[in-house]
Amino acid sequence: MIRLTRKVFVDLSIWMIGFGLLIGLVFPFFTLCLGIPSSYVLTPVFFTACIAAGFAVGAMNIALARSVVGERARLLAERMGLVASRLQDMAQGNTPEKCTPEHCAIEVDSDDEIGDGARAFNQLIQSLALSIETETAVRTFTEMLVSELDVHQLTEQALALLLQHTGADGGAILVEVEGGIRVAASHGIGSPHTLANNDRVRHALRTERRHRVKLPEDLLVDGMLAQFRPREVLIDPVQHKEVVLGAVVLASGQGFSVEDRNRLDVFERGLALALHNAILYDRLQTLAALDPLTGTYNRRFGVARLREEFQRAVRLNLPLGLLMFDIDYFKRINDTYGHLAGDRVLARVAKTARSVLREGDVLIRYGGEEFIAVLPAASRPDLEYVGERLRHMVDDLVVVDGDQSIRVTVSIGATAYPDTEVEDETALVDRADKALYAAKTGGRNRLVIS
Ligand SMILES: Nc1nc2c(ncn2[C@@H]2O[C@H](COP(=O)(O)OP(=O)(O)OP(=O)(O)O)[C@@H](O)[C@H]2O)c(=O)[nH]1
Repeated sequence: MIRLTRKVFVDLSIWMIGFGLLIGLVFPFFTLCLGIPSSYVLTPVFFTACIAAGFAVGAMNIALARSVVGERARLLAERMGLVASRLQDMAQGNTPEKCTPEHCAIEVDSDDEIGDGARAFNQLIQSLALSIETETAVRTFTEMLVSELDVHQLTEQALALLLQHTGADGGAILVEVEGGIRVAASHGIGSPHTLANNDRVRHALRTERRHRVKLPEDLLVDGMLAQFRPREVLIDPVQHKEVVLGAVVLASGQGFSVEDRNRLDVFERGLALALHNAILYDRLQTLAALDPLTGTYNRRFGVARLREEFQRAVRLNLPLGLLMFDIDYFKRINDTYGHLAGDRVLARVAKTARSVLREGDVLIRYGGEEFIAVLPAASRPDLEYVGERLRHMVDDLVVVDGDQSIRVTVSIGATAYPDTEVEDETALVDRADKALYAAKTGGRNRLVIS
């Protein structure tokens, strides 16, 4: 370590006072050269006076140096102390108070060594402010990433933070889904959906490398008053363990600084892992909710969805239709064609039912060969139409298994809230079950609405 400060003012005092005493000592001889008689000069009184004057000048110099240099050194020390205490705060995990150049810097008004020292200190403050800002941003970003498992929420929040900390004016996060790419979050980009088919985005994804575009012609950013062409766009593939999960697109009217790009690199590493986890979680959730053979909701998740829909219908005072259907004589199908053929029939019947239902309807495998379709906003006439259509379509269905052609029919029991006054969804299912029983006992391949 360099020894910079050891006894600075003590050394200075020794040198200044010593030099003053020396001058005081040689001054009488100097006056001899000027022609002053030695009887005046070479006397103890004159010597004493000169040495005293030399001492006084040395002492005054040291006092002046202390007040001029010492004062500035004290100011520097004070500012350093302030920075140190804020760093300590940070180390203890407290939110650091601002130590921006306005708060902690020193005014530089000279070009000497003190000025150089102050300038260097200010640069230090600037670097420190930048690294504190980055550290805070990374911390906020990481906290958000670890607490969010929903792909939509995650990408929305990640994009907001990316925009905030990279100075971008607009951007989007794209995610790969089943071989395609879709916009999961976007902000401030004109027509974000076009990004999914944008050649540059595809290029970045294919080459798995950052793509920088200056003044792109095919991208506009929403400004305060009008859309404008950004000066620079960054397209970064988001990768986890060499698998591309999607891309981050950021557009800036000013262009991105080196710090912005470095910060983006740090953020994207965290984002890749979090996105990977969220996608896995999403798949697990889907797997846990779906029946593997038919792709419909399994009973557990299906009933929960039915409960939600029932509560919504009550709250919004809307009808809710329920179709419960069951394959007729399914045991015979298994016995005649085998269990695998039976499975195939089940899957085809479920597929047929899905084709009859609208988006937003919920199809549940309720038991072995028994299904429930929940139809939000459907009343009795709708149930009659959909139920009959389903019955006819299954009746027309031919399932080919090797050289066998298998045909089946379904019996359907239906009911609708609020025509059927029930307290809860369980009572609604009960009513549909009774109607299904009536359809079975009434000869099968029929619809009974209760
Ligand atoms: N292949 C196959 N069969 C199943 C599955 N789940 C249940 N089953 C069969 O479905 C059949 C249901 O038979 P039953 O409840 O007697 O009713 P059914 O023969 O359809 O007669 P009805 O309902 O009265 O018309 C049973 O033989 C079950 O083994 C499945 O996942 N795959």
